[in-house]
Amino acid sequence: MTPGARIQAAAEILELWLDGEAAEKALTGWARRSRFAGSKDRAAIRDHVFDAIRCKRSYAALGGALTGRGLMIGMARAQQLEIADLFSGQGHAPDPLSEAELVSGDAAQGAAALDLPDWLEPIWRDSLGAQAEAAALAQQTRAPVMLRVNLRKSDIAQARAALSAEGIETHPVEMSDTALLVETGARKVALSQAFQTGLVELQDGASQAVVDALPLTDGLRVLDYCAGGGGKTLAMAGRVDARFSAHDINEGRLRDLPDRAVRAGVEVALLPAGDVQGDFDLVLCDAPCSGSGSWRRAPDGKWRLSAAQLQQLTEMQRDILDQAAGLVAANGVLAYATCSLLECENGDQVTDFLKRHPGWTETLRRQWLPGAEGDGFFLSCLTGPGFDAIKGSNISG
Ligand SMILES: C[S@@+](CC[C@H](N)C(=O)[O-])C[C@H]1O[C@@H](n2cnc3c(N)ncnc32)[C@H](O)[C@@H]1O
Repeated sequence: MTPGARIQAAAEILELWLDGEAAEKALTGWARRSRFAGSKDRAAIRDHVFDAIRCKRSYAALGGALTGRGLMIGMARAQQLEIADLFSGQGHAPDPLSEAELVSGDAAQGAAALDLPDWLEPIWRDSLGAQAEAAALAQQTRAPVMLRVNLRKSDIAQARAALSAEGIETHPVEMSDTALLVETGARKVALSQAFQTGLVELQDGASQAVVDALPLTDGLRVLDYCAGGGGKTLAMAGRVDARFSAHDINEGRLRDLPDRAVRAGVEVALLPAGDVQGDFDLVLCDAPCSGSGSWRRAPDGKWRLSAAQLQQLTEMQRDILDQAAGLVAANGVLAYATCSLLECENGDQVTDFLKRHPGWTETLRRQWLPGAEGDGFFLSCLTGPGFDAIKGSNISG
């Protein structure tokens, strides 16, 4: 496909997305109908589509219309592409710009320039203060591809060498001592031997940093209460010899965890949904949230989130914290994490929890903003009234 034909395909997929179809579904449907497209075409079209979703408002303003075509014109202007070459009308390329389109389009202002929904902008600003604009602008960019080195099977140097032998170049980052940023060969990772044999997993740098900050030691009974695909369970198990249990209200989300655990060389017990009992030394609640810290990876979420859904999420988070608190041993730790940047899902949840649970204390709080090495994340560690004061230590901001 020519670069122009890829733009035309992306514009058509974006029309479906604007009509309410999920981006992944629209992309898959297009690929099925377009067997002529090669893997490089599909990858380029995917990049155009996701760039446009991340920057929906600013591209629509620059392109002069909130349509698939308008978004592609906006993208071409924002990325300073050769519009006349791309919109040539030749072959399968889009038609040349009309007189009206040639003079349409302005730089976005206000919330549109930050690619935030209007209703969210004040909440975003209140939550992030001086960092609000930088955090929003970071969500307009593509996320880095990051790997976690499985310390049970490898170390950074070995893993880098194994990946490099398969054409995947990486470099270590500061955010976590298990994290590698993929420089080249990202599309080869999933089929590489290094991945298939469990030397590395795909995992964002901030997710790894959250696990690094947990009070993990050998022998602990650890419960990943909202385990999902088990990314954090496996990251914890890569660090220490503890007894790991994973739970999720949606058991289907745990489906891949047994195979992933085998590949990683670790043991994880799966607990039945909604029926967890026992005392755990560490209960991690990586709670369902707006995902606002990782919207550059899943930008659909930014536009689909509503104020009512945000309210529902905060109620869910409160209930999860209350349920999980009952599973923490007297000397144990409740770790609350979200990939959100919004205070109502983070600090406010902790404040409200401490009000509802007298005797509990916050022993650690960290906030990561989206950046070159990882997504936005929040972590708070809480201990109950029976906690041995010697164990609780620093609160870092
Ligand atoms: C942010 S995801 C977890 C991601 C996972 N920890 C990882 O690193 O891959 C949140 C998970 O919480 C689960 N969940 C939602 N409500 C829950 C509840 N009341 N109890 C336990 N899990 C819940 C969801 O099904 C979802 O899988």
